[in-house]
Amino acid sequence: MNGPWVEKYRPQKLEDVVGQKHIIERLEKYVNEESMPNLMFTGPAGVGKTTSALALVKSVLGEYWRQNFLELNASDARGIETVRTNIKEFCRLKPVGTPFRIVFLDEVDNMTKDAQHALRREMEMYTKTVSFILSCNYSSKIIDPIQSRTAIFRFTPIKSEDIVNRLEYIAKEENFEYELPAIESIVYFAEGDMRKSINILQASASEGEKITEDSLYDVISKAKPKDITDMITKALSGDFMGARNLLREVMVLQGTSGEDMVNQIYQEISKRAFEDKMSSEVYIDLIESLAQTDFRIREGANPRIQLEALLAQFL
Ligand SMILES: Nc1ncnc2c1ncn2[C@@H]1O[C@H](COP(=O)(O)OP(=O)(O)OP(=O)(O)O)[C@@H](O)[C@H]1O
Repeated sequence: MNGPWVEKYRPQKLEDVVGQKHIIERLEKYVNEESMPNLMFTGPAGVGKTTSALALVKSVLGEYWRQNFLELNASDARGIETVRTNIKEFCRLKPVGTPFRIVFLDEVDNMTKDAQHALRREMEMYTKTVSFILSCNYSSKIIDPIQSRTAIFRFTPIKSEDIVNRLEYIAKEENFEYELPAIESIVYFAEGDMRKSINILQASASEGEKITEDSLYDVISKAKPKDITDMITKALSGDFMGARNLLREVMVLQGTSGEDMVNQIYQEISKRAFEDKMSSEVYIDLIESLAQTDFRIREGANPRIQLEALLAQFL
């Protein structure tokens, strides 16, 4: 299966990044102008922040990108020492064959405040010769002086149809047949995260010749959305035993965890409320009960007992 598909299918050029259209257009301007300010990419996991940064670096720095590029990712130390040593040493050197060098720092929101202040000093000291691209999930965790020195790009979850198209493309490239409902279920679980979608696709493909709903559920241990829908419908219509049996089946036979059940129940009732199939009074009651169940399960209570008690409150 030759390595992880997430790497094999990581777009190399800005124009190939899926979604994030407005961001890509703005980044392409930097390539045309051959200059760029310090940038900050924020947004959820797996939506193209690192991918866009790498594609941008290659386009802006051209053939000399390797000599002029430093990438530090989550596995590297995140303290002030990293800034004082690795980053400082890199910044001191003159650009080779390009007007400036680029530092890409992933998960900046996990850096200590001290390290962020040290980073800010480096950014100020080398404004002419080094540009920084900082990536994080939450920009609110970044100190103000850094935020005000960067152009901020807010990446969004990838649209379902864009993920479906990408997964279909990958399945075809890899010569795997697939059932469309299986692809749609992957998209449902991945919630806009392209990395997660591709990883689930690859794991399901390892189960056989064809990517089916069964091969998918074998690898992800999640409940089929239809089972959750049926369970909630039964509970709301007063069929407690029917709902409870379905709950047991899903948790015992498919091995779905309590936390996953809570998330999937949340998705289902939110969907009903959003589609006006549930009054806001009922929704508020259910959400309160679900929040308590969620908390108790996280605190270590028995998930099956908690979820049965939750279903009893749906009646
Ligand atoms: N917009 C996208 N278009 C095409 N592929 C994508 C996109 N976003 C993510 N991917 C796929 O997911 C993989 C991981 O994406 P990437 O490293 O860019 O995520 P990220 O947004 O930087 O996430 P994190 O916050 O976890 O670092 C890529 O190698 C690629 O295969």
